[in-house]
Amino acid sequence: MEVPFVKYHGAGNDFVIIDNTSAAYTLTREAIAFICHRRFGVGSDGLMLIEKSEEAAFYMRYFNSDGNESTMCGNGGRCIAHFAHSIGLAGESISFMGIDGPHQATILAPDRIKLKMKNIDRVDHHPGYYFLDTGSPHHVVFKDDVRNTDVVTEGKNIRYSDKYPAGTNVDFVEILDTNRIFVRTYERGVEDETLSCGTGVVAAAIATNISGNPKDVFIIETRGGELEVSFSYQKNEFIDVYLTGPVKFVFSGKIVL
Ligand SMILES: N[C@H](CCC[C@H](N)C(=O)O)C(=O)O
Repeated sequence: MEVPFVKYHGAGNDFVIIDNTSAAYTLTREAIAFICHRRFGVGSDGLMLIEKSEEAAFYMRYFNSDGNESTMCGNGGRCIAHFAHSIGLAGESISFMGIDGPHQATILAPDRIKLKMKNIDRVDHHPGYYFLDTGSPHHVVFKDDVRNTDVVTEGKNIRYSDKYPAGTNVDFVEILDTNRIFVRTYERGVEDETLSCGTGVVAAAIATNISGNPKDVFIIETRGGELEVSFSYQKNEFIDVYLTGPVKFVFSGKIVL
């Protein structure tokens, strides 16, 4: 079976996207892991299926590169919105459903997308870290020198700790200025550091706000590029949470399964 796909990245977090609105393809976990494999397949951090939705232009189904379906992907949401617009599934404002509810995306420029994320009504502050769910679970640690942090070793230990039976993503955050941070992320389901993580930088920005930097717009430097997170805080809830940044269509192709 030949399956057409497009390859995108959003600030270096890369994805294979397949238009499955016709429900023509049923992909096994093994097939998805093969497609995402950096040597044997196309290679990506994750894979998304565009599926029919009764409630919005489409449904975004997200899989990590281990082949397992997972929770919301912020950078993936920005890329899938760009692709959906390019194939005429939506206009300049794109509404879609994700596993964590409805999302709206806006095309700010041909390669720049702004995505509305879920509201966040709970942030757990523990000694030495924060835990919050921004569409995916995130354990957020502040450090003085993130560039020289062993993200994979430290991230893996936290991700597989008994604290998180379902696992978690782990974000290492260095405050550069009152509204500028540097973030590196170990991603669950990729089981490695990714060059950026959308739900991760949202978690990092909110934790930075709570930890004494009461800004509501943050510029986040990542190894894959610069992202922006903005939000408001009302009645004990972070609302109007937006993730903005670059998207890039890299190539299209067909993979033989
Ligand atoms: N690995 C994450 C999902 C993708 C998150 C990340 N790629 C993003 O941009 O939000 C998890 O399984 O919780």
